Amino acid sequence: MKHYPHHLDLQPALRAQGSMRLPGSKSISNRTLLLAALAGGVTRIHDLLASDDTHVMLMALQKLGVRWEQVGESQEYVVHGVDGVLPVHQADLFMGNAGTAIRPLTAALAAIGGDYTLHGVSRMHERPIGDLVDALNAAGMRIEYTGEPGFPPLHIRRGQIHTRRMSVKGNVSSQFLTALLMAAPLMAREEAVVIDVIGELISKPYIEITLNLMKRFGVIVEREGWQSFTVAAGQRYCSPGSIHVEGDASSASYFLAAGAIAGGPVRVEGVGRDSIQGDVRFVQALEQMGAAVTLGDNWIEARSNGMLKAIDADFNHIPDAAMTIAVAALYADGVSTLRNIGSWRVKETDRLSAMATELRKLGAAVEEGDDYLRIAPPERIAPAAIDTYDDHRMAMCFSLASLDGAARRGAQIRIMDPKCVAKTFPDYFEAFAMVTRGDLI
Ligand SMILES: O=C(O)C1=C[C@@H](OP(=O)(O)O)[C@@H](O)[C@H](O)C1
Ligand SMILES: C=C(OP(=O)(O)O)C(=O)O
Repeated sequence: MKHYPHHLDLQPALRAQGSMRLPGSKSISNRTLLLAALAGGVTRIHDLLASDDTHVMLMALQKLGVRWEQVGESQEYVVHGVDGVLPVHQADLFMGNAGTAIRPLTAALAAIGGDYTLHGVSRMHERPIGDLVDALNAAGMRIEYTGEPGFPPLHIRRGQIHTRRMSVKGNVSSQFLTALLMAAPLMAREEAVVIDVIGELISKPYIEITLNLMKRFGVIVEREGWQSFTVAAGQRYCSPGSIHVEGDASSASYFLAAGAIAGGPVRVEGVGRDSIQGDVRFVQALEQMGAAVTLGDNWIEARSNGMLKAIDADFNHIPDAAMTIAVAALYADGVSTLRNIGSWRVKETDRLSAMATELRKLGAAVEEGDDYLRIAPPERIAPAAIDTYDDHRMAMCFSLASLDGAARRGAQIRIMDPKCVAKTFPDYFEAFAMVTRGDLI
């Protein structure tokens, strides 16, 4: 168990420079674990993310009777797939605050059938899951709420599927569609499963990750744009043998932003131009802000090009990495607007409100809309103690405010409760120190 202090003081840093190796992608790790568990055959997973969210998935799979082994102390795991038949029919599963665990597992367990309860930390019980439960129950599954309707905890029982045409709303979280897609082959033994998306779908690139990984495990999804997805009858997941998890593109955003703000070059290793993660498109936003970015096969590098320019853009496709832009906006030459980020309100915390509150502590003038933020940078960044709301991304992105940029100086930043980074990046502050060390004032 890693030890974290109650708070962490980051001294202003003149320059960010160097390279770092990224931890594995959370989105790819948790999808791969579940698909490997459901598949026929044994899967060797390389560079799995080690963090709270993957721990939750690994422990849940273990409780469900899925055998897996870690190879020594490494991040290589061997998962023995159950070919769609879970050995354990009754389990109580702790899901922490991992959306990528509870949503896909709910759909898979409902489709397989059994007696399962799923619950998490208190914030998890405030994060919506009703659209997914509605879609599954309408098809004949039996999922009940044991607390507030529309939210975990959930009790899943054995249902009886009576229609394989399902519909799901896409405007709250794309993870609901991801969950149905991943569970679809379990329900398509004799008949195709069709999933229609009702209304607007948010966070679309995450669906590409889902489809890509399902394909690696042998299941092809036919689609009509973002409206309708079909899994033909008789497809089963089968192990690809071994699979490598790319570095996390959302985690990369903090280091690339550091390079763009404070000299650089900063290089992240483990993700590159052919990444399947939508969050690599974060670099386009950095470029729009005037940073110089180079993409290699398995690395990305960012450096400053003078003062950052303000940005006004739609960030619906990269909701996680967009938080990094909000803090980078402190260093821009004018007012920035981040649009179409309403989903921030139902994540680890209400991120629109938390971001506005903490940016104001640093001296920024912030307008918080229903689904947008407008950020006017301060003349000077003010030293502040940043509350992190048990949100890893709040802790990680606010570390950037300690950097000196071309336009303005970073301030002394106190990060409260830094242990929240363990959700996706337990060693974040060590890695951040590596690219800023030696330049402390
Ligand atoms: O499918 C995924 O891996 C994710 C989808 C996104 O959530 P929403 O679809 O709820 O925006 C993202 O914010 C989350 O961190 C990971
Ligand atoms: C929204 C996030 O997580 P989750 O997978 O729990 O939705 C996130 O990591 O920013």
